[in-house]
Amino acid sequence: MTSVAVLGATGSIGRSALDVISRHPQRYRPYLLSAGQQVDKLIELCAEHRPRHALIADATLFSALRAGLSARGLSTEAHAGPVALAELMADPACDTVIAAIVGAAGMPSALAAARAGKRILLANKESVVMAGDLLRAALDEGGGELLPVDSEHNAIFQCLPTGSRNAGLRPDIRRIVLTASGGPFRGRSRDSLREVTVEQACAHPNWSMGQKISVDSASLMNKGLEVIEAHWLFNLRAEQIEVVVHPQSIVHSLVHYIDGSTLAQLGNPDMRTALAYGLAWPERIDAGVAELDLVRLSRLDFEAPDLQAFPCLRLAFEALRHGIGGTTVLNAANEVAVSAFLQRQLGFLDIAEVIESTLNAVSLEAGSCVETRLQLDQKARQWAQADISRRK
Ligand SMILES: NC(=O)C1=CN([C@@H]2O[C@H](COP(=O)(O)OP(=O)(O)OC[C@H]3O[C@@H](n4cnc5c(N)ncnc54)[C@H](OP(=O)(O)O)[C@@H]3O)[C@@H](O)[C@H]2O)C=CC1
Ligand SMILES: CC(=O)[C@@H](O)[C@H](O)COP(=O)(O)O
Ligand SMILES: [Mn+2]
Repeated sequence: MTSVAVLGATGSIGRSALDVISRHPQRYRPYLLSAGQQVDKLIELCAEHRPRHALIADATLFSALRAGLSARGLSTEAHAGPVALAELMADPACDTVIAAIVGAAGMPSALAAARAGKRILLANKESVVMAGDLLRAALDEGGGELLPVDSEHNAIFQCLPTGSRNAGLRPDIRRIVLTASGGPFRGRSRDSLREVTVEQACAHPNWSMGQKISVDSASLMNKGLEVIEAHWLFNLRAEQIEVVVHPQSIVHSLVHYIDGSTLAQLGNPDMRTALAYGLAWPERIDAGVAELDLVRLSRLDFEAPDLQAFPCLRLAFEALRHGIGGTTVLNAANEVAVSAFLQRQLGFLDIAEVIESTLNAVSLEAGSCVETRLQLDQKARQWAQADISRRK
């Protein structure tokens, strides 16, 4: 029996993960469910899935969590805050960690799980973008194993020789292609995006996801973050990573080999496939996802991304060339700008402008420990926030 911690259980990935886990009660048991602030939703999930532990990140909600679990007659133990989370990550009773907290907030727990030698199913791409080097070191230190859950990286992993993670160092691989849906604004000019609303930006054509990643998809920053994620997960240089727009989101990504073969992974756009793959690897289990109906699909389209209309993708490639300091600043500025957009304090086009001004203003010196990385993250957030205030 594999004991699974679902970090970010109340989110979109959390929901898909719990669906797959509950399809295989003989194989997987929920060890921990965690949430940021939605304490009532967390209690509901605990009543349904009966984990050993529940954790709320916001420590002011600890009493509400404990009282809610007890009122339901549940034996689930209540916890709160980052220290408790790091301790639970180190518990030998936990085998697998699904890292699905959104944003930089997911970085400490991903590192703790890696140091503790767990199998990590990584959805939280922001932690790789700001700490890919630290995550690699933590995996080496703890003997942990990382399985990519982001659909494109999961596809690349499936197209590589079994268990291979160093695609960039293999002489038989030319490069990889990450597919992008193009988001809800595909085909539009930059100027036409000036007045788009939060609702329009969050209406992804193919995937049902949390608000932050939905806005990232709309700006193509999601693909930029994924380019950086691929760099760290597969040891690839920027020149070895291509982005192609594929509006149907059926081909999840591809690997070009030197003999002219291109391997791709296809499937309906449903994150349960990648989560089931990560949970069971190297075996496969039912994910509840329907088989592709190729005749009904009938066609698959591909086009080049429009970097004029969507400069965030260009900014991500530039940040990657500056190294981990550049990508840490890019990520922090993007999180602040997207949050301001979601609060209707910033226009959609301003997101890229805030990121570019932050990259130009903040020194990109990252250091090589968690503390200096968090300091740089904070510095970038402060600059981005001040820039947003100046624009109001
Ligand atoms: N959704 C998808 O299909 C995909 C998502 N991803 C990545 O997975 C991650 C999660 O995405 P998604 O599920 O869509 O996001 P959601 O917004 O749906 O869920 C986010 C989860 O993180 C929790 N959370 C938020 N802030 C904090 C915090 N400060 N501390 C601890 N927990 C927190 C939330 O808790 P609460 O509900 O209490 O706020 C919630 O459980 C992101 O990094 C995203 O880029 C990658 C590929 C696909
Ligand atoms: C499901 C998933 O992995 C998302 O990251 C998805 O790729 C978003 O779609 P875009 O291709 O529009 O960014
Ligand atoms: Mn993705």
